[in-house]
Amino acid sequence: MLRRLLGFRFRNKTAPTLSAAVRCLSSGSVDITVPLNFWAGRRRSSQESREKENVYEPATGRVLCHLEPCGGEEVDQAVKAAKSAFGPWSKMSGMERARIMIEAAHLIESRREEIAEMEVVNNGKSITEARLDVDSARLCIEYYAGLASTLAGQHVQLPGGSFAYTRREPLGVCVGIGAWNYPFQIAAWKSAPALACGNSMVFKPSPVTPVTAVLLAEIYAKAGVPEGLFNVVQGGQETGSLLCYHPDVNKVSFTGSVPTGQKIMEMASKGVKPVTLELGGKSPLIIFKDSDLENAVKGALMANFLSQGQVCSNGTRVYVQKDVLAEFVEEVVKRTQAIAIGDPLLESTRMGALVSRPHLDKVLSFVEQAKKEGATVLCGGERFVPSDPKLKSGYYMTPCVLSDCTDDMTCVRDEIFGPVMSVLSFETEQEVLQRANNTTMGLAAGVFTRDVTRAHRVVEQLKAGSCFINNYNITPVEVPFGGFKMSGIGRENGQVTVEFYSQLKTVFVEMGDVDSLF
Ligand SMILES: NC(=O)c1ccc[n+]([C@@H]2O[C@H](COP(=O)([O-])OP(=O)(O)OC[C@H]3O[C@@H](n4cnc5c(N)ncnc54)[C@H](O)[C@@H]3O)[C@@H](O)[C@H]2O)c1
Ligand SMILES: C[N+](C)(C)CCCC=O
Repeated sequence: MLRRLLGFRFRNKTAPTLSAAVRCLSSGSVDITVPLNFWAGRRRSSQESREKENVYEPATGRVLCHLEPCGGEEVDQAVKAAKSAFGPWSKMSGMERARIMIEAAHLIESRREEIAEMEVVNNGKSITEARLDVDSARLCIEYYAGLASTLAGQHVQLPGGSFAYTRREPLGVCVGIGAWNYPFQIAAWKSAPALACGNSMVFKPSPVTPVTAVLLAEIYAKAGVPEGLFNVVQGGQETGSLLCYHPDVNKVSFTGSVPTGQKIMEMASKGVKPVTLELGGKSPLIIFKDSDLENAVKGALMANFLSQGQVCSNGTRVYVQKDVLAEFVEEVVKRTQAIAIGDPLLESTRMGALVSRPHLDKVLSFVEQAKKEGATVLCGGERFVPSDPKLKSGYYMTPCVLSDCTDDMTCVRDEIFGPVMSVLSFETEQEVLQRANNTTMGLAAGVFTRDVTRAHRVVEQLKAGSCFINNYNITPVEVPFGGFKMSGIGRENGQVTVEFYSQLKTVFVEMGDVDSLF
């Protein structure tokens, strides 16, 4: 029972009780052997013999499981399952859908530790953060369950007693395509509004982190959704492309890099399908000399080092007003060096492993390039090998603070997507606003100041979709999240997201005779 529930086996082959399993689940102790696809209500093994891809455990560098990318036949089966589930689900009332979604939220809460641990094993982030990600996923489902019964149109009285009304209707089969940095959260952030609006979904996780989205599929099924309402197909760009082109797919919601987002938009355009694009960022964090420096330093850490720095909205360009630069740098380096790096399953860890060896090497190469271009490494930026032998092949690095940075440096222009903070100085508000906005990206931005009028004046002029005043990377599901410019299209979370998962039908009702011109 436990093994089925948890979806994996233990290397010592015994399946202890749940509590013991939770206790004995440690890095390097898990092999995942269950199928990772899920459609028409249950896990599915791949029917097409395709080359299996290794999926790694970032904490140890060992193979965690194997992934078989889904081909056309399997994608078609999953879309067909979603299409058949759409019928009954879309005919339910919002309250009926809400009841089932609330049950799913309860099940997530009851399996919080298990889901969080599997997220850690597959993504490498600390258990402390993984629990918060699972909470955000649950809250998102609760939030949209609450909105499900509020989806309504409007009545418009017209001359002569005639009138019109609008109906807010679902889109049909929605596709979700996820990135590897928040696997379970992204699956929830996409499926919750989709299902609340009466749609069904086929979700494709990143092939780097295929494990936890299937747990969400199991939970939705157990909560009582119609068979096939939420499906998971595994694979990479080929599987993703098959989903985008599929004639029975009505919408694509994508989270990932800008180049891939552009391809998604192009593919969806063939079927004139609406897209949501949650893309990359290179966000500014502005610290004025009148800010509470203690909070500004903590804000800079929150803006750069969550999830090993692998966060789209990170404020990685930290602009500090000249008068407080030395004090800020001294304190931020001290706190960065104190971040506990190591086994992500340990309660004391605050920085786990980056998601893959190639990604670790890419981030380290950004630090080398920064040095070549004249930046100073104040701390970190090196490969880290924990003392525990089972972690020696894991993908760890020390969090890095760069100073003496200039706006033209690669580390300041390009998204690094790792624990690398670039510190820059500025003198005036006008200067820093021009520099902060001087990017093709526009996902997020932050400002620290005690001057409330300056805070709102600056935020008004920042070209970014998610802005923070005197904090950073706080994203309650009650408010929208998404980007300006090349950082994306549409929003996730908040009431507005209903617009991206539904469509309005206008009905005109003639109460008199046709007044024909002919
Ligand atoms: N804005 C946000 O909310 C947000 C959140 C997380 C990550 N991101 C961004 O994602 C990037 C890192 O994630 P990643 O490396 O997984 O991004 P990626 O673009 O490489 O992959 C994202 C997803 O797209 C799929 N994919 C790749 N090529 C495809 C194609 N041609 N057709 C269909 N699907 C395709 C991948 O399999 C994966 O599931 C960073 O740029 C980061 O900023 C943005
Ligand atoms: C929840 N965060 C921290 C805003 C991350 C959202 C997804 C971007 O990587």
